[in-house]
Amino acid sequence: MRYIIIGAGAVGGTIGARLAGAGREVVLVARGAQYTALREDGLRFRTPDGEHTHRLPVVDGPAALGALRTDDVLVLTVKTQDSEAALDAWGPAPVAGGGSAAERLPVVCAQNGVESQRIALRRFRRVYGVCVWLPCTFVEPGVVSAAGTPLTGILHMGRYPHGADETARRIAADLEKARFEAPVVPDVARWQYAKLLGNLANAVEAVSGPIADEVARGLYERVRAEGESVLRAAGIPYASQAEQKEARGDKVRLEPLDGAERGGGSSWQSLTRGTGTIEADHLNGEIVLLGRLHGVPTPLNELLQRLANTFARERRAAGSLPVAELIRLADEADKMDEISEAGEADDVVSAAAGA
Ligand SMILES: CC(C)(CO)C(=O)C(=O)O
Repeated sequence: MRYIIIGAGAVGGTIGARLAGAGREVVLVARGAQYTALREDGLRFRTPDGEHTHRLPVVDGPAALGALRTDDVLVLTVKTQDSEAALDAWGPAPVAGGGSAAERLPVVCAQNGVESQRIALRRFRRVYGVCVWLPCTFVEPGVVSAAGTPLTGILHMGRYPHGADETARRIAADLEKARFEAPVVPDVARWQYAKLLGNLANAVEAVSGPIADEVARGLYERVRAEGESVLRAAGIPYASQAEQKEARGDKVRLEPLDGAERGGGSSWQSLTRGTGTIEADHLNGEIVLLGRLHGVPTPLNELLQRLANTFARERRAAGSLPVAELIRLADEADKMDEISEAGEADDVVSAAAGA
């Protein structure tokens, strides 16, 4: 199989480098400064064992490859807000022997949340999900670091939303050779919703910095509890924290990497790079959407969604709202929602998001 990694950033670069290191055929897809750096200097991949440079084919879209091969696997690792454009570009690409990528090739969404899988299911016949637990960082164009050792990360995978087939098993076998643990699960959506609850912390990190103490952790627990009530009301199953903990064990140990320490998760990194967009609409925003559909108030997730978006749009520094101030705003939004259904919580959230 040839792996076409659509979005060679932190996650895509790490998966691509590890698969290439295990002798698998890999094509990287990138844009802008990342495309130029990867083509000129290769992918510089930093790990606790040192830096390795992988010189791999790099393209900016399907036209550069001509007809795709029948053994191609599209691995989608862009941020969720970029999934639609990426799949619109790759879905119609012709495959040798006839038909399009959307009809004939598997697409593997190795991303946070569940929205990319839905976007993919509208276009592709065969969609797979990966629950990505992979501590990695986009350091600068052409340079990606992954701190996990001896395993790089844990990638539960399966047909989305459920099903374990031969393609999933073959991809997982390649990932296992590439220093990941990649269990094929019959219910990958259940794992991805569990991960979504964890990723509700991404906006807290983006706005007020990595969660470093009990006070910040307490706020995250409230945000998570809101998310759990919504999933329960929507009848959506998710793996428990105990199950997740057991699956991870201490298999992925984190060791600091010189000069490339991981400040925060992916949303924190998006703000730090000043990309102007953030994944919050598909993480906290997924909870807000489901809350509205199922009649569950979600003032805390709405506050975080809107604050994170404001920070991204206005290119505010990651972590610049003190956590005490974020908690004050959360308390206010929470209280307003309890005492009024007439939009006072909305006013608090709007005022706070503009703060
Ligand atoms: C769990 C973690 C932190 C890394 O895989 C993540 O999902 C993110 O940074 O978005």
